[in-house]
Amino acid sequence: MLLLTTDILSQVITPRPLLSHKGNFGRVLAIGGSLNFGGAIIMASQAAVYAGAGLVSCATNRANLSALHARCPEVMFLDYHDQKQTLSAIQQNDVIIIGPGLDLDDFGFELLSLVLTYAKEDCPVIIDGSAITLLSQHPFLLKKLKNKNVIFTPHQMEWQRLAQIPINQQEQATNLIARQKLEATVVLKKFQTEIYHPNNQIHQLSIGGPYMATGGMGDTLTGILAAFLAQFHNQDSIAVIDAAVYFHSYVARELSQDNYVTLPSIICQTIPTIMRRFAN
Ligand SMILES: NC(=O)C1=CN([C@@H]2O[C@H](COP(=O)(O)OP(=O)(O)OC[C@H]3O[C@@H](n4cnc5c(N)ncnc54)[C@H](O)[C@@H]3O)[C@@H](O)[C@H]2O)[C@@H](O)CC1
Ligand SMILES: Nc1ncnc2c1ncn2[C@@H]1O[C@H](COP(=O)(O)OP(=O)(O)O)[C@@H](O)[C@H]1O
Ligand SMILES: [Mg+2]
Repeated sequence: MLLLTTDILSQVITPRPLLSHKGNFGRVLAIGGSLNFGGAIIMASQAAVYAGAGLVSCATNRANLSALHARCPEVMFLDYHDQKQTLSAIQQNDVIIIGPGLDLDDFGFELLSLVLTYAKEDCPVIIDGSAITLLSQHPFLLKKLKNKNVIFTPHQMEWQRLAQIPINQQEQATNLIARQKLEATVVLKKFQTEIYHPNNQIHQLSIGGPYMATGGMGDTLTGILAAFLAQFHNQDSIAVIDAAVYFHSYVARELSQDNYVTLPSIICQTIPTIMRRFAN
């Protein structure tokens, strides 16, 4: 097991070439945000913009449109009930997030199946939140993961549902077996988050703390993870995933010096400044 340090941030967050344009920094599609949970996909989308993705689209309930653009006009909207638009977005983007605030009904199931069927083989698909819960309720969908590039980002209760391992039995050896069966990367979010990579390496955070225990914190991680995978696409994906997960807790820890809780929205605003610090 490897304990990550800030070295991974200096390694991955590199200065940008002068000759570049937004297309060089990747396109992220975030799918989710039912009527009650619009904030989740807005936080994920905004974090993807602030963490450096070239273009970010948000496929969500149209009820979220004005809130999304009031919050973050950089994000492009598409109506996730428009299957034609959503399908073409799934095929055209470089990294997909599905799950933050996704509907836990037949419609959410349909969207998840669409992503698992049509996402390109080399397109990282970050499966989070309600998409993990949906997969646990429809395990036959797991066979669609074959030959896909999937990264699960469960908290311990979502992992219990997906891997069928009770929270108090989520030891590294059992988690490793479950990851192998899923043939995916697993970011198990908790105190001292663990990252289970496809080569069966386990990397762990020694940073992060209870000041992060606010709704939206995991949604925000998906946006950072997607943006890092989209823009640092020429780097080893293990290092890029490690850097994104470490960076998310690193920003929170910085803010925790003066804040009792480090809110996802404030973390998001702070992302560009901290990235600059490491890009020398
Ligand atoms: N502002 C928003 O729109 C928010 C939307 N969210 C979305 O809400 C949906 C449900 O996600 P939730 O995680 O809230 O609900 P879940 O039902 O998936 O899991 C949370 C439940 O699990 C229990 N639990 C026990 N041990 C836990 C552990 N170690 N870590 C986490 N939970 C533990 C909690 O007490 C809680 O009852 C997801 O799609 C998520 O993205 C949440 O991210 C919260 C904020
Ligand atoms: N006590 C803690 N110590 C360290 N990290 C924590 C702690 N509590 C929560 N977190 C972090 O906060 C995030 C919570 O994710 P999640 O539960 O999915 O949030 P969301 O409400 O956005 O779904 C994870 O990254 C987790 O590691
Ligand atoms: Mg979550």
